[in-house]
Amino acid sequence: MRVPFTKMHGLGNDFIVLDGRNATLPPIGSAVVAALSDRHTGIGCDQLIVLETSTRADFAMRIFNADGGEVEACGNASRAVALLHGAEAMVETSGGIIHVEPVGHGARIDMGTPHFEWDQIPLAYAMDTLAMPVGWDGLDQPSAVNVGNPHVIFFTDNCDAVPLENLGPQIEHDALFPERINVNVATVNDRNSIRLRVWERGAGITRACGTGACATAIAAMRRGMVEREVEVTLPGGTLTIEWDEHGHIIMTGPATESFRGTFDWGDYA
Ligand SMILES: N[C@H](CCC[C@H](N)C(=O)O)C(=O)O
Repeated sequence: MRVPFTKMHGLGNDFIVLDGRNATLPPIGSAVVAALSDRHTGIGCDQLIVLETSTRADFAMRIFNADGGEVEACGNASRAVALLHGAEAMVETSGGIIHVEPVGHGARIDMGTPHFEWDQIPLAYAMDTLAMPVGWDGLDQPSAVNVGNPHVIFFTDNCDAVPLENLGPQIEHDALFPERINVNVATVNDRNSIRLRVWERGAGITRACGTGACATAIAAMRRGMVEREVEVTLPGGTLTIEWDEHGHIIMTGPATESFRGTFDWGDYA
């Protein structure tokens, strides 16, 4: 079965997008996610994105990490899907309904409101999530925020010096995080700008993480470190994050269509 796809990225965080709104796709099993995301034998991507019809919004977006796990939110893919859809829309995800709006060579996404309670992250037990009483190898007192998906955020003087390839998986799989966690290491440059690197749950280090930028900006705002609109610069580029007067997170940034093609679904079903 030949299936069309669109290869896209948001600041280098890349996706394969399958559009199941007008065509019936076979079930999305971990085998097809692994095959497509493999950069040596497949097309390669950090996440597989599947668009489907919805009875609650204009359409639905399903998000699969490269490890095959289906997750609740993907900021960079939300902008890519907004660009692909080509018009303002409400989009249903398993983390909630978001508002997407194509803007210039990218999009503006209303990611909804963040959550901070320990059991909303979720954590395995109760604790303050603004400055958590935990640490790993010199990184301590992180914040935790759920922006549809779970994030832990460490603030450090030089995020580029953190051995994220070692610490990331340790923290992602720590028993404190029953649904695992996206790991953010951030340096606040000034009240208007943050530098950020991310080890993503189920995908590893990516060039950018939209929900990570949202979670990190909100954590820095809660700590009084930055203004309520801030630029977050990741290895792949910069996003603007605002925590607006309604308590919603507004993310604005670029999105890119790389190429289109078809692949043989074959025996992955
Ligand atoms: N790894 C994330 C999903 C993708 C998020 C990221 N690519 C973004 O742009 O927000 C998770 O497991 O929650």
